[in-house]
Amino acid sequence: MSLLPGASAVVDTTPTLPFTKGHGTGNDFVLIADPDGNAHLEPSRIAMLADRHQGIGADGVIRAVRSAHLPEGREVLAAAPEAEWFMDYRNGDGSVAEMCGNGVRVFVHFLVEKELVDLPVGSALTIGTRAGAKSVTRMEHGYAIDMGPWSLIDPELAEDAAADSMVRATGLTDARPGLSISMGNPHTVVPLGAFAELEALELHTAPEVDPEPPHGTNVEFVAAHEPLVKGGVGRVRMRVHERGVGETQSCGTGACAAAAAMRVWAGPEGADSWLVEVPGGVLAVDFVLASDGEEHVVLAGAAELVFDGELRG
Ligand SMILES: N[C@@H](CCC[C@H](N)C(=O)O)C(=O)O
Repeated sequence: MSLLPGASAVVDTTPTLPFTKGHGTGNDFVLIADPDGNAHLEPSRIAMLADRHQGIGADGVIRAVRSAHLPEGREVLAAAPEAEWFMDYRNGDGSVAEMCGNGVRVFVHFLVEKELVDLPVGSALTIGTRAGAKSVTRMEHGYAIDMGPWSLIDPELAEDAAADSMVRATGLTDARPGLSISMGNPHTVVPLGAFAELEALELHTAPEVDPEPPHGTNVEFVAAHEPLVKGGVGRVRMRVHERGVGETQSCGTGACAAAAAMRVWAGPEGADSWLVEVPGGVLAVDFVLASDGEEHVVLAGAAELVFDGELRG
């Protein structure tokens, strides 16, 4: 580089933040390694990172931090001392969410690829999340997470477990019944009669849920492929409007909630294994009897890292 006479070289001292961009079935994340918990990620900074025009662009931001370095992580360590790493997940608007099913797979893949953990195919890693410790198994193609049990958010309101709220969304001519389910984070699942109804939905604005769960909710609209058979694999198509984000191409906890709701509505004939088709791909959801005697939800799907970068400023 040639300099004008008298000009001196300017040293660029702008601080940079290394990041990785990744996604799970199109639900995309900015991942930041912060092993010792030194990064300052205020909500406004998170929102800037997630901004698709002025930042990197993502549905959420995930900080990989050792559990010992944040209070929620230390709580997890008390029950699961092996959970060295904590997934500190934030929605794109900067809000904190308890859990992110797609995020967990991408987070563990990030730990593997950055050599922060050693996880051969077929083995499992326990990580910390705000919804407790989760065991994640590395598969040949992707990861399977033991998400633990699901629950109705308001069993009294759900009465016969069919519905607990009415949901309005642009593109639907009338309000539809919804069932609210917790996967650690809140979801309201709304069954539709046909794929055409699913396609007609406009999810630029948040659906109105009445009554809404106390901490807001993610809303999943679902349409089933075919009659459900016990012992067979149920197939359902889903679109989602995420709390703190907007419409996303996929939601892992949403897929689990959708399968749980479909199973409730199907009664004893409901399948134990589900394929949930989302705009960004397909997720597998299984209901298994775990060693603690409870039914657990297992979520499996792909995890991809797309590129590394450095953010200036
Ligand atoms: N996309 C995630 C869920 C992320 C959190 C959600 N928006 C919330 O606020 O609860 C997933 O894959 O589960």
